[in-house]
Amino acid sequence: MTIHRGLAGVVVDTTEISTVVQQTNSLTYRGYPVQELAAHRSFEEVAHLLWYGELPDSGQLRDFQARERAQRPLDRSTSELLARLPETCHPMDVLRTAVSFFGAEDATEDDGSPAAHRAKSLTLLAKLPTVVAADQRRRRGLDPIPPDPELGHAENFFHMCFGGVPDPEVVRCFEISLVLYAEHSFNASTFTARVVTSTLSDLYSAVTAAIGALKGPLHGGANEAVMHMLAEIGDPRRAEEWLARALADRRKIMGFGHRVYRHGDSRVPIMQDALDRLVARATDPEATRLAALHTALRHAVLTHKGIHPNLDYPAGLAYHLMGFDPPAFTPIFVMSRITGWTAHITEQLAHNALIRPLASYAGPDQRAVPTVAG
Ligand SMILES: CC(=O)SCCNC(=O)CCNC(=O)[C@H](O)C(C)(C)COP(=O)(O)OP(=O)(O)OC[C@H]1O[C@@H](n2cnc3c(N)ncnc32)[C@H](O)[C@@H]1OP(=O)(O)O
Ligand SMILES: O=C([O-])CC(=O)C(=O)O
Repeated sequence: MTIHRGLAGVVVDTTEISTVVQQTNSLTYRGYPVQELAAHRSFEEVAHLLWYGELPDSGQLRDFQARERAQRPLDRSTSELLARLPETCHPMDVLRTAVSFFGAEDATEDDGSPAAHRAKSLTLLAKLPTVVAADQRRRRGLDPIPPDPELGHAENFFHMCFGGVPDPEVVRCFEISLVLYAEHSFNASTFTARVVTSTLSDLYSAVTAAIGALKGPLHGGANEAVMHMLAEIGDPRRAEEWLARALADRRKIMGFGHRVYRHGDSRVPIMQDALDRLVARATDPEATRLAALHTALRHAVLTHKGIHPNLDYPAGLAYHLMGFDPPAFTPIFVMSRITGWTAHITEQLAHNALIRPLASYAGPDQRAVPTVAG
């Protein structure tokens, strides 16, 4: 029996949603290169593509946007629940709890059809940013700002976080990050969602579990961890020395390495370009210092360990420069990946097979239970 720890290299099913080809460093969503989608399409159009298999025409996009904008507000019971959660819990715990609560509250029939799933998916796409923004404000001691139905998805998120919409170039960089984070085949959180779905459980349970899987620093949690690591290093001149010690201590360098890509993550050049534009327009010298440190560490890791950055590396610093707090970085990833997860939930149900692998037993040989003395 061959053991594949971590399921490395194991092909468990087919998918029509996206493909990651490590040999050519390419990533396509429904056949379209992600580079082209990031350059020319909005996040809402990409969500439609992932869910329906095609980009929307203008009428479909208008309808999609109208439904998304209408569902952004949170009801009173959700706001009250979120206000009661301790501020010591991580924002990913808040998001996980919110999705679980949405599931408990949703009394609409779930007949397992793609139409029912797409309606629930759109509700989550619309409401998750409202939760993330309200939670970031609460931690800063500020009241929530209601969503503005006149604004697009990305603009509205800035409005709810900061009470204003920044320069269009900043909004565009943010939207690019959402497009890049939207989908990545059978990654750990998507696979988690597919495992839960394979038992014929409901969509909210699958998404709640996926959020838990994304939270870990070996997966989505790395974008937040990148900022903590840069803060620990502090100075670009310390990057080499810090790295040598971290590698000697067998630490994982956050934002580097990937299970599938061995020669660099296909999404990094696009996100790095967006990050460079953010750095170029920043007036704060702190931004230049952080960018120099970011570059110094990237060169050091490549030179001394031969490992390339993954998407979390440029995205982490980009979110910092946009003004978001590091604990909100992985929740922003969720706001995007909700599209990929739910596309996979629908696909899993369409050709369902219970996911249940085998294990090679390595415990004690069979033995008799001792009789209880006395
Ligand atoms: C959006 C995303 O989820 S992208 C991933 C985000 N996660 C991170 O950035 C966390 C840091 N990276 C890692 O921990 C890993 O690269 C992973 C988990 C992403 C992928 O790991 P795997 O495919 O399991 O590879 P594995 O961990 O076995 O690494 C292979 C070798 O490269 C080393 N390596 C890989 N990534 C790193 C890293 N970031 N820092 C230091 N060493 C690394 C490993 O130590 C191992 O070396 P060894 O053979 O000498 O022991
Ligand atoms: O594919 C993976 O293993 C992790 C990743 O990059 C993602 O989920 O975007």
